[in-house]
Amino acid sequence: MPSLTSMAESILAQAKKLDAYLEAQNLACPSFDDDTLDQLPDELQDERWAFANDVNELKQLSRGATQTTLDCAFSWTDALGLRVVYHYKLANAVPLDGTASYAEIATASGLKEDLCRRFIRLAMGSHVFTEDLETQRVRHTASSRRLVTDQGFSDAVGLEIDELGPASSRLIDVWEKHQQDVAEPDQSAFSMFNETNKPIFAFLASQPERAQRFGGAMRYFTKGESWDLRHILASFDWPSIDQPGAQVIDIGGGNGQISQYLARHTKHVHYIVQDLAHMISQAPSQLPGDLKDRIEFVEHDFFTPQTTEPPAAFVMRYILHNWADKYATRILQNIVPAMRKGTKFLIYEYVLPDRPATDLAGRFGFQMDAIMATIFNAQERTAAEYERVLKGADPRYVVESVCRPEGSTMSIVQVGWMG
Ligand SMILES: C[S@@+](CC[C@H](N)C(=O)[O-])C[C@H]1O[C@@H](n2cnc3c(N)ncnc32)[C@H](O)[C@@H]1O
Repeated sequence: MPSLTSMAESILAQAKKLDAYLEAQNLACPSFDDDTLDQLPDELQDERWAFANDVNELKQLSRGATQTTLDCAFSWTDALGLRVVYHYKLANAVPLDGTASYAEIATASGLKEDLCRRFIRLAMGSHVFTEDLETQRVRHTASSRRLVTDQGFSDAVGLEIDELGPASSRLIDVWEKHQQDVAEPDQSAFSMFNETNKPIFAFLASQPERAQRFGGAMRYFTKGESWDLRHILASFDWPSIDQPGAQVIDIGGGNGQISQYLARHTKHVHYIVQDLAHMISQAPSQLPGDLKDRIEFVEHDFFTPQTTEPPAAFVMRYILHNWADKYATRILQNIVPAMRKGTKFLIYEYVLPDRPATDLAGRFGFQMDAIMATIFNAQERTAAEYERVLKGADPRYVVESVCRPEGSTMSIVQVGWMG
């Protein structure tokens, strides 16, 4: 480990570079009121995250092992402060550019004044709101203001703090109940917490507001460069299959987002989007007119065998990580009847690194894995785990490559067939 001084010097050099950009652009120094680092151009955002990682590492070293571990143990209290703010919409009770007293916030939100004061002050420890020293009136910070002005951000915070975090409190109970061997989506921690025997999406179907928040949060989390669909173009040689008569089957393709994007970037391929009846009945009406002759929606349950002719390629995005190995194996086995030598099978997923991560970005995969465990009894997988589950489903599956294009969060596992 380098010395504290050399770590601090490296952080200083990074800080100078970021400051220089802000100064050149006449942007204010970052503060809890004004998050100017968000305005850095893409090429400087990587520097910013490297800076944040190094600062975080130095913070943990300076806190020491005991206090850093206790910080983690106490983090539920920070989450609770934010949850109270989110749940009672306390951010909406403070004017965007003014102040409010705790009594005014109580009247507007319906949460008793002393609870407002205690839990807003708890949240202030994470710079969610600030308090004027003299008047003790509450003022927004960049964070609390964004809860009001950015619905996607609010949905993302709400999903984690008011839905998934609380549901995760039952994960160990689920493991203990099923001897740590449970694959059923309707026996998840989410289902146990919500006292339902339905899997998450069936349960949310009867709770439109929560379902809408889930959708809003997913859109928020998958915004930005690293999620751009152009990465799917970079990770496979699409021109090699773009021939007249070629078909691509998009398994569990939902509203056909991937197929629509691919149709716009290929000339000849015909896309078949397979999904369950409720999706297939509404998706075609949302299809742009000029794609109607390129994309077809067909009802197909991926737990039943494919009955189609072998296509040029199968595509499957965000499906396998929703299922434990037992079910992922069945999904993969049901594709076998339509696999032939030369058929490509492209699995588009987050691929977990095969090593632990302490950097802030690298931890994302393990956080996703915890979410998959909580809501589906499922998991994220490493490249080796994708290979294992594919080979377990049928030894004729061959993993040809696992590619994460530069700048992409997601990877493509390219699978062939040894027929
Ligand atoms: C996370 S979404 C992914 C949608 C799409 N692949 C995409 O990337 O935009 C999962 C999809 O799987 C579909 N699905 C769930 N169970 C299915 C089944 N048994 N057969 C076919 N599709 C299913 C859902 O309706 C949903 O559209």
